[in-house]
Order: sequence, then C-alpha cells, then structure tokens
Amino acid sequence: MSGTLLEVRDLSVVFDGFRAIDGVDFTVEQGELRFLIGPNGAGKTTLIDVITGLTRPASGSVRFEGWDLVGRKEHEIVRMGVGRTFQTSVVFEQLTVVENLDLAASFRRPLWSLARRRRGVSAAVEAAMATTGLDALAARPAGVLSHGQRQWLEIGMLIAQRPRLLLLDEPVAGMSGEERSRTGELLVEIAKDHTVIVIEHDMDFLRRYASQVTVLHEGKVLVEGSVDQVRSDPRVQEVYLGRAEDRDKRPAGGGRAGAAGEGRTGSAGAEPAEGAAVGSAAGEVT
Ligand SMILES: Nc1ncnc2c1ncn2[C@@H]1O[C@H](COP(=O)(O)OP(=O)(O)OP(=O)(O)O)[C@@H](O)[C@H]1O
Repeated sequence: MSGTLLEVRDLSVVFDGFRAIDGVDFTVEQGELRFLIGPNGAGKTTLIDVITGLTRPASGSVRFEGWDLVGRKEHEIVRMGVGRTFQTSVVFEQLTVVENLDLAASFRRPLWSLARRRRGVSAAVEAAMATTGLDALAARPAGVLSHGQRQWLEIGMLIAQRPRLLLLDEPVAGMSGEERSRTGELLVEIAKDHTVIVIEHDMDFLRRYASQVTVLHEGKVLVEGSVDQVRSDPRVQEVYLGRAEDRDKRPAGGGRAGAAGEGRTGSAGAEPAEGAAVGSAAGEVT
C-alpha cells in the first residue's frame, strides 16, 4: 500500500466564535499507523468529528482517496470506507459477541435482509474475530465482557465493516497493563492491511507502538514526526511539561503563577501523569 489516503487542508472549525481547529493541514499515507496527541482541548476529537462528518468545518477541505468528505452525511462516509470508535461504548449488551459483529458487518445489507436469519457467519465476521482474538468469546453476551474485551469487540465491529481508514479515540483508556499491550499488538496487526489513526495520551504506549506522531495544540498542528523527534521537541515539552512546572511553582494556598495552564486547556498540566513524566535535565517527555 502506498500513496496518500487522507488529506486535510487548511481546516478550521469554529464553535460560537471559538476556533477549536485553526488552519490544520494533516496528511496520512496508506498503511500508516498514525498517533494523534495533544493536551485536553487541543482539537483531536474535533478533527476526527470533521473527518467522519459529525461536525462541519467553517473552512478547509478533507479528502479521502481523493473524494471531498466535507458536506457528506456520516453514514455516507462510513460507506466510503472510514470507520471510527467513540469514547463511549456502542456495543449491544444483550447480544453475543458474534451477533454484535454480524450486525456491524451487515451495514451494507438492505434492511429487509437483516430480519432473515442466516446460517453461519460471514468471512468478514470470522476475520474480525480472528484478528481481535475474540473467537473463544463468540457466544458470550457482550454485557459480560471485561472493559478490554469490550474495546476489542468495538475494534472488531469496525474491522467487520471493512473500512480502509480506522479512527480510534483513546482505545486503551481505562485498560490494565496487559490489556494495553494486547491492544498495542492488535493495532500493529490491524495496520498491516488498514490505515489507522489513534488518539492517545499515554506516552508509554506511544513509545512502544507509535512510529509517526502528530501533536495538536490549541487547534493547530504543533509538531509532526517520529516518537523520538516529538518527545525531544522543546515545543512539545513546553505544552506538556511547562504547564506542569508552572503548576508546581504555584504558591501554596491555591494561588496561581500566571496565565499558563489557565483557560480551556487548563487541565493540560495534569495529563502527563497518565503515561508521561518530567524527565531528565534535558526536559525529555518520558
Ligand atoms: N460542540 C462543541 N461546542 C462548543 N465547543 C466545543 C464543542 N466540541 C468541542 N468544543 C471545544 O473545542 C475544543 C477542542 O475540543 P476537543 O474535544 O476536540 O479536544 P481534544 O483534543 O479531543 O480534548 P480531550 O483530550 O479533552 O478529548 C475544546 O475547547 C472544546 O471545549
């Protein structure tokens, strides 16, 4: 696989006068596993919302395989081959794992045919179960799955729809260490025959599984490059660590040490705690 799959140009999104995305250019090549990071409020989810047709931009273009996506309905974009997970779960708890996968895979079938009971499972469902390792849980109701298994089911439901581009919003949030490792390996596996964009905050996870990283900050692309390039970039350290340092310098008793860390990205300083920490004297994002 080679060539450009997704091309976002000069994109801006405005909510009541506030520019949540401000002139973003973002290109993803076929077969990439791209990580999208940035402090709270950086615009990561909004960017994905625009790509998937949930939010309309004020200006700019989004091209997928050369087709402009702006102005298209969400279901149309799904049919074109763009699938996404949400931060909140979308599985049907009463249905079994295989039924959830089958339902997801049937989105191209006409409505009347969904009522007909079919024998066996489709190749797409088989493949999704094999990739996510959910075969052994096929007959279990989704409601009894662990948090990690449920996330894998959601990823499996996406794969069953045979998208060419998958957008995953914080897939390892709330997972145990072992579940994170399995998810990282799953993403690498999926990226062998799909293009994948992952929003993730956990620096440790990034270090292990990311190759190309895009850092968003205040609606703009701050830095793009390899994990090492991004981690050692002073601008990234300023965004992730400068705020933590400002917070540490605040006088006891709740006083504030200036504007940094205030406003809509005010919680950004707390974010590295999940996976990143203040590093060496060089200020490395670790
Ligand atoms: N529908 C909306 N109406 C108004 N403001 C919004 C809306 N959606 C997002 N925003 C604002 O746009 C900014 C970017 O939000 P977004 O959710 O894209 O950030 P994010 O990088 O995904 O952050 P997080 O890591 O916290 O999920 C934030 O300031 C947010 O409050």
